[in-house]
Amino acid sequence: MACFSANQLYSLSWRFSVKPRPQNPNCTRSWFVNCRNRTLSPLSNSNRRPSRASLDSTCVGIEADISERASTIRELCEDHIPDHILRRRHKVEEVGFVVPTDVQQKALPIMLSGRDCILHAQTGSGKTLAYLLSIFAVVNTQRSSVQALIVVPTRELGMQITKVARMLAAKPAELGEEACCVMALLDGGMLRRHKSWLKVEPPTIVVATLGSLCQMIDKKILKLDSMQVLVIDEVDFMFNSSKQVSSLRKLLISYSLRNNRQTIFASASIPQHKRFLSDCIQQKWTKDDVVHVHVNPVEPMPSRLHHRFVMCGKNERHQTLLSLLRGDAPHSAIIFVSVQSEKSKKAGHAPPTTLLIDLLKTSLPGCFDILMLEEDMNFNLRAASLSEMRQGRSYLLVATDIAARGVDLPEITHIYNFDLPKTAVDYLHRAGRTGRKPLSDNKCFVTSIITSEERFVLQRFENELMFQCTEVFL
Ligand SMILES: Nc1ncnc2c1ncn2[C@@H]1O[C@H](COP(=O)(O)OP(=O)(O)OP(=O)(O)O)[C@@H](O)[C@H]1O
Repeated sequence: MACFSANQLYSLSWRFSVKPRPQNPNCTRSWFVNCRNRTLSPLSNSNRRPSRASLDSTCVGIEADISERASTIRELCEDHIPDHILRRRHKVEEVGFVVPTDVQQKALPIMLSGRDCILHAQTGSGKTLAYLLSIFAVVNTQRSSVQALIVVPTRELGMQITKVARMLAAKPAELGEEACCVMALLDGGMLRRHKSWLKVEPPTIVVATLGSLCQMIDKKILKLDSMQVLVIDEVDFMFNSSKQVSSLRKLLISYSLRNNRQTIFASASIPQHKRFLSDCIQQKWTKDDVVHVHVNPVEPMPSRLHHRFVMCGKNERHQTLLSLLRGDAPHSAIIFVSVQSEKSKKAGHAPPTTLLIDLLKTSLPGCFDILMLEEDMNFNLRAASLSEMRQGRSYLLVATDIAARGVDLPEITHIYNFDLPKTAVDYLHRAGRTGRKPLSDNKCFVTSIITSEERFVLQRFENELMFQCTEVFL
């Protein structure tokens, strides 16, 4: 049997599947590979706090062994998930989730064994279904208490996840049992209605934004003592938000003991992930044997994305965008625009989103539905925009970065950065709003409109995210 140090394992990215043995609370983070059984197991026991070097070893960035992979999601989950979710012609399969994606393949065995997990995989790779399935493996609909909580950064993402969770939770009438109840507790919602609902009959699963969640907890309307699974989606974004971070830290260390709770973090980007992993353990946000499931570490964005740029003068951006749209004739696209600065607001200028929408409506009449999504819109208008997008017609969505995280619109074929994003991470999430069919090879396009001075910024993103942008000449 071959033995390797954990760091060797990480750097060499061995092609073995991760199948941890039952959890040992005293283990350090050293592992060996059992080649025959293809398992990773702890080498030694110790009560010591894990050292920095040993912490690195939990980053087992191991490639999925395709020859060994389970062929269906049902195979992966069979003994864990209620039958009505997996059985033939029902839920998971009926909606097209038959073959697991790489992240589901790797993470489900770990999460279904009850271990804490950091899901770190490309945009559109199916992280949502992975953590929802592990929630359904744990919750008991006979108990009247909140047993799983999913925390999200925006109302839009919350609504989307609630929809998938409800779809999975619904039981066929003939079973005659209580369906699992999923509540969306999102900023901009009718919190008064939720209060009475929470008092009368606590839901099993809550999907919440932090603002609304904290209100309900502070007023002692929502109790989380029975919480068994806590998911923080877009975790890097949540920790980056100065408004949210203290509530998030409090949530992670209060309300339920971490040893009785499974904690799952998800994102396509976790900058300094080794540091984050170390913080998770040191700050006691997770159990000590948390696993970092890092899929495709050398390719942070889906390979079916084709990255391009067009160089133009400062005042030629609008015309350049119109030429691109006429040439590409996208089915549906998002055009990302910067948020209006306070200075420009004070000067009474129209927001860049509105200016662009006016231009598109006059220059491309009747070609697309033209929609908008930005922070300053009220919640009803935001919801209306999203629901129009889901009607299946061709549309152009002019949006700020509010649409960059988590929003799943599979029909989007093109992304345009009318303004460059501020950081490489923002580029990754904007780009990730296309190419959202995880098992498809269809090419999708991400095009940045830049001035010559901005070329070096884009080059920096290319280096950081390891992709190549080709120049388009119009
Ligand atoms: N096993 C599967 N087979 C086919 N499609 C799937 C499967 N799992 C998920 N999907 C679909 O893939 C799309 C992307 O999934 P999801 O929204 O979970 O991505 P994500 O990994 O959370 O991305 P992001 O990081 O951008 O939030 C969704 O439309 C979802 O329905």
